[in-house]
Amino acid sequence: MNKKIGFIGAGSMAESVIAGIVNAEILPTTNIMVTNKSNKKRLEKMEEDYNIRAISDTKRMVDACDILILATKPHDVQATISSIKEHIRSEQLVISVSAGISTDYISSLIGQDVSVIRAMPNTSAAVRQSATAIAAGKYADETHIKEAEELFSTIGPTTVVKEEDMHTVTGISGSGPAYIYYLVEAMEKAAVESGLAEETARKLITQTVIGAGNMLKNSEESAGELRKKIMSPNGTTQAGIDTLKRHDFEKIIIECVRSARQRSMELGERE
Ligand SMILES: NC(=O)C1=CN([C@@H]2O[C@H](COP(=O)(O)OP(=O)(O)OC[C@H]3O[C@@H](n4cnc5c(N)ncnc54)[C@H](OP(=O)(O)O)[C@@H]3O)[C@@H](O)[C@H]2O)C=CC1
Ligand SMILES: O=C(O)[C@@H]1CCC=N1
Repeated sequence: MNKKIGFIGAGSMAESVIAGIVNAEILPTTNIMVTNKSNKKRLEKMEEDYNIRAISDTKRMVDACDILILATKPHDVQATISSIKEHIRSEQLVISVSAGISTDYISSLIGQDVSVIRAMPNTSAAVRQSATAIAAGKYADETHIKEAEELFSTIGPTTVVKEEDMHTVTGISGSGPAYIYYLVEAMEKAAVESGLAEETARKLITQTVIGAGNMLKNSEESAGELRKKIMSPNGTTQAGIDTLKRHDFEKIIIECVRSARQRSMELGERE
């Protein structure tokens, strides 16, 4: 790729994506630029860590880029776009990773027929294992989708979805890593409470998550079938799963994903 990419926002999501792109070496690191609102120290650190260009003047960065990645919090999108809209050019591609915010809203804030793509990566981008969903806005065509896929495929597999599905996607794969980490935290706590060394617990649980993930990816079998293979009748797994069932695990997880989806919809409602 021979484009200049500018990140508007230098938070954890921007950093995860930048780390992935830098590691993939698909373009010179000097083609990657980053700006934020006011935290100069953060910009300096990112420049130092990734050898990218930190630019404190957001408008100047917008002028210098082909692709803009909008990575501010949803409630900052309006102010951010207002401050740069005069500098956005029709040939640029704007990619937003902001949860809940629609491409129509972004287009209306920009006030021109600029191509807008919405993407939902997750923080596993930092190790190039993000699950990223991509949806096209009304001014984006197949070329823009391909461009976004090329960019985000450097941080893990991409999936093109309909924009209306983005709220659900956010509830499963955008927020999903946090659910897994929460599960791991609880398993570590249980292991340590039973006397296992923290380091040992962490090593075993981490590999268990990686192994289960690889099984899900590589096996023909469904999650349910894989689970049943581990559950010997009246064995240890059965005892554990029965406890989860008694405490309505499935219902809780469904509620969890629904709440995240609902929150994504609410974030979009400020439009
Ligand atoms: N964290 C995650 O796992 C995921 C997050 N997302 C989405 O990514 C977006 C960013 O999230 P996250 O990285 O966690 O947020 P952070 O709060 O960590 O970062 C937000 C960044 O936006 C900058 N910013 C705010 N206003 C402006 C402005 N007017 N001009 C330029 N920069 C501005 C902030 O600058 P300063 O620090 O100077 O104020 C900061 O660098 C969110 O919309 C979120 O929905 C999507 C997928 C996953
Ligand atoms: O919690 C959030 O709002 C963001 C969006 C997806 C993951 N984190």
